[in-house]
Amino acid sequence: MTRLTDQCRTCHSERSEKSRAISRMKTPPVNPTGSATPEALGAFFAQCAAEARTAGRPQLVSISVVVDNLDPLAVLESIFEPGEPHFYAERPAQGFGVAGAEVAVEFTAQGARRFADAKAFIAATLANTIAVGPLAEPFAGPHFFFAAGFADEAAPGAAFPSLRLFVPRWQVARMGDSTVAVANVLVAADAPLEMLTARIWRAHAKFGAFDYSRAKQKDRPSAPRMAEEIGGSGSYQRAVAQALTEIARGDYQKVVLARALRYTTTEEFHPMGVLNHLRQRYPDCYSFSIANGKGQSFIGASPERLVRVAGGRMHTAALAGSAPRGQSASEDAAFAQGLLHSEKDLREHRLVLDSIAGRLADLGLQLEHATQPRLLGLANVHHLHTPVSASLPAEAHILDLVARLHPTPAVGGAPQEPALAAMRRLETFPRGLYAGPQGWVDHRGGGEFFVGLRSALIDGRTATAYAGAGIVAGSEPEKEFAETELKFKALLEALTQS
Ligand SMILES: C=C(O[C@@H]1C=C(C(=O)O)C=C[C@H]1O)C(=O)O
Repeated sequence: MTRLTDQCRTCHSERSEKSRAISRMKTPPVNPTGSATPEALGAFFAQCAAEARTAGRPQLVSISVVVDNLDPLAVLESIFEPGEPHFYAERPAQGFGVAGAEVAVEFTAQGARRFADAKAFIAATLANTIAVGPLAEPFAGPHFFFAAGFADEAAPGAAFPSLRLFVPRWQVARMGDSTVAVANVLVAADAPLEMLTARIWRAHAKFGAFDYSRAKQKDRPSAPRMAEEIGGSGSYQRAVAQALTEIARGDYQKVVLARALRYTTTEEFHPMGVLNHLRQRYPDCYSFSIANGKGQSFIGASPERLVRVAGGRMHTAALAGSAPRGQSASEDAAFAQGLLHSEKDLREHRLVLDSIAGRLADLGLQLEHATQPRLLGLANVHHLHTPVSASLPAEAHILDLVARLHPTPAVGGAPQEPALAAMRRLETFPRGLYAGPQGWVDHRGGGEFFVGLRSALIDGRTATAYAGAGIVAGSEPEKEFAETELKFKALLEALTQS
């Protein structure tokens, strides 16, 4: 192996303008796991430590390998440690799943510039990253996993800060037929090289031939359980009625109001069993678990993409307007038809679509979308859905889009300022990660964020579940309450063996 620093210089000078714009990682053309000896890996780490000395700061070393088919959720279940942060997301209908745990690098931010601060942190980290392996494969290279609150300040005592991101020590992801395992490690000038080499070598062997039999499977808790409405029973209908008065007065057009229910059981909730249930029942949704490493996990199955950036394109969507699923085919079709022609739901949906277009207007993108929403049919509910996509300029970064789009009126309201003020006044609990942007950023400035809906915060024997509905002129408090009940029912079925 030639000297890493020489290789870095070579590969930097050979890079095309385009790749220079999107990635500033050091990508030496070596794969220490490809030649598959601990000695080669040890020599590689020694060169990384030398690079840390030259750069005057530790280097994030990211080693990716293509492995045999692995199930990211099963891997997470096998390695699950309540004391370690993790991020898991899977969308079976789109063919991907990713799980990562333990912290190589992390960052927290709050305030109006939280996404801009995260972008700057990622750029600084990538400038001091050495990545090896098949970086063109999906989910290869370092990924930055986010947990972001709805609000840009977290409430005192919240389980998560307003924004937290981390690069996991290990990550396994499946996309279609390809599975990639990534090990990330921070290497300082004085890193204990032998220990590092042994650890990564063991991980390499483990992910190459994974043994699922050591998983400590946990059953989902059963009844008895208690459900407590935060804010007291009847508080939601009163809040909706008040919002309708304010809408009639012309204070704002739409506000999304949510409820929180706290379930208590005699046995502990365990995210893994819940997630297996969610991913099977909601293959079109993002099933997810985000653990804070202090025993609390935010889990759910969200139907809503905030934004995805890949291959020079961005994909977002308007999702608003809901109806129940029917018991029979004809009842179901009647609900679907009613939704597609509901003036109130179409208006509610249009507000979201117009707002997405307005927030992206000054970027000069050519947005592509259908003129009429289509139906998104989930196991428990129908939604109106309009996918939106556009080509992006090469320097576009997903976090710029996240900062502009969040919160869309699908989870906030319109116009934004008076609607968010009403939401804060009328809701009876801090939202935490509920309805916040959750997802990841890759080393090219791409990635994917979904909205943390149909979710619950699991904490020992309690789970606080969240569900909301959009309120516009013509909404009826009892119907909106019924819509949130449908959303809660889906979660409760996943959380417990009910
Ligand atoms: C607010 C939620 O969902 C949002 C509200 C919808 C509606 O009011 O029709 C539909 C989809 C979501 O954008 C939630 O699930 O908690």
